[in-house]
Amino acid sequence: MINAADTAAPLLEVNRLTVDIDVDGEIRHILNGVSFTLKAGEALGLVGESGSGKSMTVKAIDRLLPRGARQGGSIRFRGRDIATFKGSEARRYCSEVAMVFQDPRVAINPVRKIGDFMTEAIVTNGGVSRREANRRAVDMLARLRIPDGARRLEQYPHELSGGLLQRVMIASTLLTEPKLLLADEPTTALDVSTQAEIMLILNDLRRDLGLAVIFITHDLELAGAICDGLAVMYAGEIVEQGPHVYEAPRHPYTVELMAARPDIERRVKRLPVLTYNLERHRALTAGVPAAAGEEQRR
Ligand SMILES: Nc1ncnc2c1ncn2[C@@H]1O[C@H](COP(=O)(O)OP(=O)(O)OP(=O)(O)O)[C@@H](O)[C@H]1O
Repeated sequence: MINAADTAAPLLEVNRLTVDIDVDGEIRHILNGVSFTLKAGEALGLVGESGSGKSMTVKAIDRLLPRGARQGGSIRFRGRDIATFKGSEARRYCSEVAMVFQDPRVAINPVRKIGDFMTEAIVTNGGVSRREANRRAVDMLARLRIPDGARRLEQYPHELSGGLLQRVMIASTLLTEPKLLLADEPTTALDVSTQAEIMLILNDLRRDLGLAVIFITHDLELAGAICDGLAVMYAGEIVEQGPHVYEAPRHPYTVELMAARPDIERRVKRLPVLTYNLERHRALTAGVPAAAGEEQRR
């Protein structure tokens, strides 16, 4: 559990979650008793090797399990079992929990304008006028450090770079004012510098908006740097979790995972990129020019 000393009620409680899937008559145990809690505004990094069950865990939270999957245990949101949500409660839950996917180009309709895509949910389900929806979209784009939002709303996805499009996706997700963001490797498809920038922006937003976030990532450094705690998954179970996992891993699997990180030379090379982005990001936030030399490093 994260911040066990803190007594605020959890926003999300995942308790002994199991998921079994029938594959050609053979039952596969995908999740074997996953438990963790998350409070409003907290960020949890869900890490572990490929196939360990990270995506399946967030799919269960998002009520998007594959057909034929059987779920056990419970997932509680604000103290209530999400399996009991029906009708308007289910719709409310859908708008309070949002997912950001790995590759924005897979999740966006290529023939629709960015503005139509971004505002659809709040116009159709939220009863917001198109004019007001466009205003909110431009505001949200600005929060994601995308200037000239009105022009962006008129563009099509192919006119935007991958990094810009992922920021548009995040902005669009946040328009429904979710309380929990599920980010399944949101920057994997992007280059390292854009990855760091997006993660920093997301991290600032979660503080500003009091958003709880589950980051699925293979990047232990980034997760360790921005999350309140890590949960390490192996073969459908969480083998270790807490606020000090990154600095002081105890489980042999976590120790192995840490040892398998990119070699030290690569990490040291990467540090200036992170520092650079942090400086640039702070400068942008404060509305002053970025540090000298930035252009050379771009
Ligand atoms: N629809 C499905 N039917 C059967 N098995 C599945 C299905 N989807 C996923 N699995 C299996 O469930 C296990 C967990 O998959 P999951 O996608 O959650 O892993 P992951 O930790 O997110 O991996 P990655 O980092 O590669 O995304 C894997 O063994 C995967 O093969």
